[in-house]
Amino acid sequence: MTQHGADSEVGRLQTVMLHRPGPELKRLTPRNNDKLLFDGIPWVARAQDEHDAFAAALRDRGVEVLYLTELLAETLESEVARNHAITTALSGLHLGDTMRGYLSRFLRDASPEELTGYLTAGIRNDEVRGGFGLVTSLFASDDFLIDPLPNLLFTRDSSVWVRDRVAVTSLAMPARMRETQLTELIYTEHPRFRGTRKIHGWHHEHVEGGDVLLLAPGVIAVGVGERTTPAGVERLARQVFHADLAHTVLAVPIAQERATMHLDTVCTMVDVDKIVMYPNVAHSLQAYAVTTADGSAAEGELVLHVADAEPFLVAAAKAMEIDTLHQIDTGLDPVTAEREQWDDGNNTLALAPRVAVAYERNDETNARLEEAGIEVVRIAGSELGSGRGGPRCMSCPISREPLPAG
Ligand SMILES: NC(=[NH2+])NCCC[C@H](N)C(=O)O
Repeated sequence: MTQHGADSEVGRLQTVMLHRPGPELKRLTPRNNDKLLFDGIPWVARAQDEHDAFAAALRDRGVEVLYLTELLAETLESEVARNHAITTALSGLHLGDTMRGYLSRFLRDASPEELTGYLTAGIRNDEVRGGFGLVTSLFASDDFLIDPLPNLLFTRDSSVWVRDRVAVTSLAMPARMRETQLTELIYTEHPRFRGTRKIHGWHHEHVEGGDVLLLAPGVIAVGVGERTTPAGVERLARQVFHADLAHTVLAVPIAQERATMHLDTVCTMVDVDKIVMYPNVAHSLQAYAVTTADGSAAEGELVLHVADAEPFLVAAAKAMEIDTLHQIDTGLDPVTAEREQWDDGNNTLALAPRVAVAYERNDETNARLEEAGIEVVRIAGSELGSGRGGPRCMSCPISREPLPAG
């Protein structure tokens, strides 16, 4: 087993998991895009080109790029993994025994690559050649028997590494819940990851990776809003304290709306002590510091201490034991700020301290980042962005170099 893990947002990025958009995006129509959490119908070939350029920019900087579907297909070489994947994918109560039986036989005959395709792009009612019965008769021809997963593109959300453990998350929106069955399978059964210790899991309270920011070794900020619940943060805090992965968890309330669905849509770290933040919330963002006096108690028995809310930057600097967490003040007028926030201007992916990948379209935010001494690696995102996610959302760091001490 290779050693993996990350203890910050900015340590030099070594290995990342991406998902190259594929046939699952071709499932989007004007009738289902809202439910599937896309704001438009992307031009798939162009989205792939943009994504390839993103991956190339990472490789140019020495980052090893792993693709989720390749890992999944390799995982599905194992009989145990196949059976598990098929059973969980067919567990939905909408199927009925006739269709479930048919699909289960059909999927068992598929190659690992084909099965990967079915698990990610789904299966539509008009695509099956058997299992006919009440379900096939009463479902519309374009209803899905297995739902497509267009949001796999946002690998950030379905798992997050905290030091040497991986947290399989629990996604809140029905359209995304199945994604974590796949990440769990990869981390459990893929030879590269076998033996990795896991925390959390899709059967637990909701926590999404886009809400989890590793501010510094031992300090984790977790957004609480449309996706991650207060109980989700509590569960995560218990686990990271118990496993000695962190000493402070900052619970950060964010507005429960689409524009700010995750904490990383509002702010991301670009240096060990610098954060780029949506100016319209900068003055109001608060944090509740959660700590425990005795990490050795059983997970469920840990007594958590929840401090009073403080301004986010103040609470963060205290926990990080630095004088100031500098907010890169983009100084934008509220309307420009709102437009660039919507287009994921604050959603940057740090490749190392002071080097960050950002969407090229956010001219103003990028200019301010550069004035603050950050090297901005610009990528195109006209099609990728229609799913409402930027470079950070589209990447799951699997290994980052630890930060030098002190
Ligand atoms: N970490 C993030 N900000 N991820 C963005 C996810 C976007 C995706 N369409 C969703 O609504 O879930």
